[in-house]
Amino acid sequence: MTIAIIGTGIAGLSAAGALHAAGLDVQLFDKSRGSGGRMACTRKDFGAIDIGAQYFTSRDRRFADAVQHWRSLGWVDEWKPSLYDFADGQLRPSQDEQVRWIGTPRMSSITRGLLGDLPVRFSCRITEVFHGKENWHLQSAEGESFGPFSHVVVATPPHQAAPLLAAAPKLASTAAGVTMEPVWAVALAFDQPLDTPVEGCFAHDSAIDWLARNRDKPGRAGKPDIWTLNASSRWSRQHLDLDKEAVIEQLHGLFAEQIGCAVPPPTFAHAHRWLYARPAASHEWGALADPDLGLYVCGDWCLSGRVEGAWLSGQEAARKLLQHHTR
Ligand SMILES: Cc1cc2nc3c(=O)[nH]c(=O)nc-3n(C[C@H](O)[C@H](O)[C@H](O)COP(=O)(O)OP(=O)(O)OC[C@H]3O[C@@H](n4cnc5c(N)ncnc54)[C@H](O)[C@@H]3O)c2cc1C
Ligand SMILES: NC(=O)C1=CC=CN([C@@H]2O[C@H](COP(=O)(O)OP(=O)(O)OC[C@H]3O[C@@H](n4cnc5c(N)ncnc54)[C@H](O)[C@@H]3O)[C@@H](O)[C@H]2O)C1
Repeated sequence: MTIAIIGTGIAGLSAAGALHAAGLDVQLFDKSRGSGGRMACTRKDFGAIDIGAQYFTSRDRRFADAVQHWRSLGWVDEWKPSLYDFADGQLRPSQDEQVRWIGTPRMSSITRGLLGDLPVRFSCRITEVFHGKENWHLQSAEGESFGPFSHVVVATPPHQAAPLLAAAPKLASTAAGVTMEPVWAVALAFDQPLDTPVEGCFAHDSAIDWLARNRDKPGRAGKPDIWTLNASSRWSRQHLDLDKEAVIEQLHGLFAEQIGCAVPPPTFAHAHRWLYARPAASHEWGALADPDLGLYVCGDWCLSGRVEGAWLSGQEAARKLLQHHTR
């Protein structure tokens, strides 16, 4: 019997890969047109821009092993930016020894690689997950029904997970109780490269808490000179309903103050509002489960709001399912 997995972000695909490797059939669903979730890119004529996760670190041995495997497949590469820190109105070099990874040639290369040939339905928003006499069935916003499934893995952000967990009220209320912080992400493109050595910059007590130069990341050389800016969650919350043009204008102005060189008007700009960018706090759930029902939940919010946390959570959901399945 097939296992339904809702969400093709890194958590859902981590679970899917582990279950598939154990010989089980999976069927994935995602409301978006492609995989990646918060590791997604926006595609433009001049190339793809990482509009979600900017890079990731690996601190857990299991994840580090997976990243090395992805590297051998050409899906990721190490990124060694010239790092700066912006604090008290001052821009200062801030190099460190931390190893940072990115997908090549774009962040979504990783989820695309993990998806491989696994069966998936995109542009399919699941609105209902219900248990019939013996099996699970799904209903989509587009009016389609899917099933039967032996198990369901929900791998979405918590507020999208909660309504899908009606069959397990305890899991639903745990998910509903998680606070997620928003982030406005903006990409700015300049025909002439900006005259600065900065390739990545953390900021503290500022409206922009991270900025990075796209063309210095492996696999992304070329014109124009594209920069990605992440507004702090505080600023993003305060400006949640600002229109995109106003967000671009404000963050462009702040970027010009922060980067310490002349910044002309951008030749292209893009803004994306991530309503559920990161959990306000870390948790130690690994993955949530009602094994007797056959319902499992994973995502970064079950551990830490990072790519590594999401991948580990997917592994944990698969482990719990396999443990119960083979009992
Ligand atoms: C702007 C930004 C910058 C970030 N920077 C970093 C960083 O530098 N380093 C780092 O480690 N992490 C970073 N993160 C966090 C990282 O991206 C996430 O922790 C991770 O990608 C979450 O993966 P996930 O699989 O848990 O969830 P998601 O990636 O959100 O995947 C969930 C999927 O479920 C789908 N979905 C939701 N509801 C439904 C439904 N009803 N039916 C069908 N499909 C549904 C969505 O379309 C999505 O594809 C950043 C995030 C953002 C937004
Ligand atoms: N913007 C968003 O929505 C985000 C959601 C979730 C995570 N986000 C950012 O991701 C990175 C990942 O954290 P990490 O894997 O722990 O990476 P890190 O490089 O170790 O950074 C952690 C944190 O430490 C500070 N810092 C690290 N290195 C330096 C340095 N050389 N100089 C100054 N400060 C440094 C900095 O505050 C980093 O944020 C992380 O950035 C999350 O914020 C974004």
